[in-house]
Amino acid sequence: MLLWKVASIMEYAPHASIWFPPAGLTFSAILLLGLRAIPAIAFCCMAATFWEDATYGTQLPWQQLLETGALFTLAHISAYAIGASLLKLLISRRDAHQLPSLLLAFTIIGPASALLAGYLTQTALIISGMLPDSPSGHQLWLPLWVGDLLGILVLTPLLIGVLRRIYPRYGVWVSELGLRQLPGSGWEFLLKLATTLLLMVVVMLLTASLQSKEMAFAIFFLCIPQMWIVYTETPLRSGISIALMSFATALLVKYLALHDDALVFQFSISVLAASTYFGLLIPVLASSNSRLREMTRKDSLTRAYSRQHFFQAELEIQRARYYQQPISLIVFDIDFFKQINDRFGHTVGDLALISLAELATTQLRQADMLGRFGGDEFMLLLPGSGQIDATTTAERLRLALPNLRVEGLTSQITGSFGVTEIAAEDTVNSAFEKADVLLLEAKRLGRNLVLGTITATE
Ligand SMILES: Nc1nc2c(ncn2[C@@H]2O[C@H](COP(=O)(O)OP(=O)(O)OP(=O)(O)O)[C@@H](O)[C@H]2O)c(=O)[nH]1
Repeated sequence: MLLWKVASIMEYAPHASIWFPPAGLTFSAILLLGLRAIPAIAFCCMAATFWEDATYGTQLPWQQLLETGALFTLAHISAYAIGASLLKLLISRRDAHQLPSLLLAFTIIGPASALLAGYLTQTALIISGMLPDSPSGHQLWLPLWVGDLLGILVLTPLLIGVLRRIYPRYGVWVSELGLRQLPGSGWEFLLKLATTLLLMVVVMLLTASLQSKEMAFAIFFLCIPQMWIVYTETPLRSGISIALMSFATALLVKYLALHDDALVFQFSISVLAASTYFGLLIPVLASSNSRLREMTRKDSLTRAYSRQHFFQAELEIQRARYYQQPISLIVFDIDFFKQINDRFGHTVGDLALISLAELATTQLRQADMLGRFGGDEFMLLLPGSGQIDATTTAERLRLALPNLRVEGLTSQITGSFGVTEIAAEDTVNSAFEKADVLLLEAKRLGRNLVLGTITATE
């Protein structure tokens, strides 16, 4: 009810507020809580109608007020129920990677719902006799729309956050929209906020004192301090800043009598709100891109490098050649791994692969690279190791394998290894083929074997 009161103080056309926060509340409440939010909103709409009657002193009979209230309630709720339900449907069909398109959907559906609400409210007021059925009455949709638009664009994200705290059971999908949290000093934020508000007050005072319509457009410069806040503060603080700006604009329009320029201020704050949300998305997209990069770089089960990434290690070979250092490749896999899967199940098989990768990692130096070719086959690239060193590393690994402890596995693991020193004319691919031939040969010779140019056996 407080939001309705705030809105009614800021009217600049009959029944139309400069800024209509209840629109944001209705939209976010239906978006988050669904139809169960409607009784409380309907109560507020009815109460607001009686309030308006008292404000305008129209003293309509209570039956007519009830009818007006019912029509207004229907107009307000149906427009936002359609918009919020449509947006919720889109959200349920997409995931967090599509945040930009969801945000775009919000910036289209929100204003479209506000437009519908403005038009339906105007119709309701005309039908009930609160507005004249004349050209002036039929033009009210514009101020009604812009006031609602500002309420929706500015307040919906912030109110969803507030409602989520009050009703944590609802709107679990909102966490999908989780934006980054930056630690920041409160004083710094207050300084940025004060600078932004000061700039706004200066522009609006100049607009009023110079009586200059053009001056009002300087309000768009607010995007500079607002983007400063967006890129350096938390999303919550950016939301608070845009809400305060919106509130301050509405107050200043009213008290500096800037009603003729209200549309410029309303549109500029709406544009700022939309830019704020897109600005907040940038770090989310950057972190999601780096997550995706990491997913293609590493094998999700064993955290070894993926085959694609491993085969791009030509640079390592070139570097070794440049410094005239040896570089070697070991290709290895578990013996009779299929039987482990068949006897103990795939979960135990997975655990064996994870433990093998962990064991191999403990044998690595910083420059070494472990990759998973696929299945139970792994590769180790050892810059700085020649054939003898690499064979020794493989042998150490082979001897450590039977001691590997894997939960649920009661038999010992053994492995076979092919080792090759990478020659000057080799690529990772051709070296892999050589080591793989040696690995197959080790299998053929009975497994649990390291085979290289220099053969080492138990
Ligand atoms: N648990 C598990 N099994 C996998 C995975 N990827 C492949 N496999 C299984 O690994 C087995 C690989 O078997 P092979 O390499 O053909 O043969 P092997 O039983 O190891 O026999 P040798 O290599 O000749 O000693 C197959 O049964 C695959 O289904 C995985 O990610 N997890």
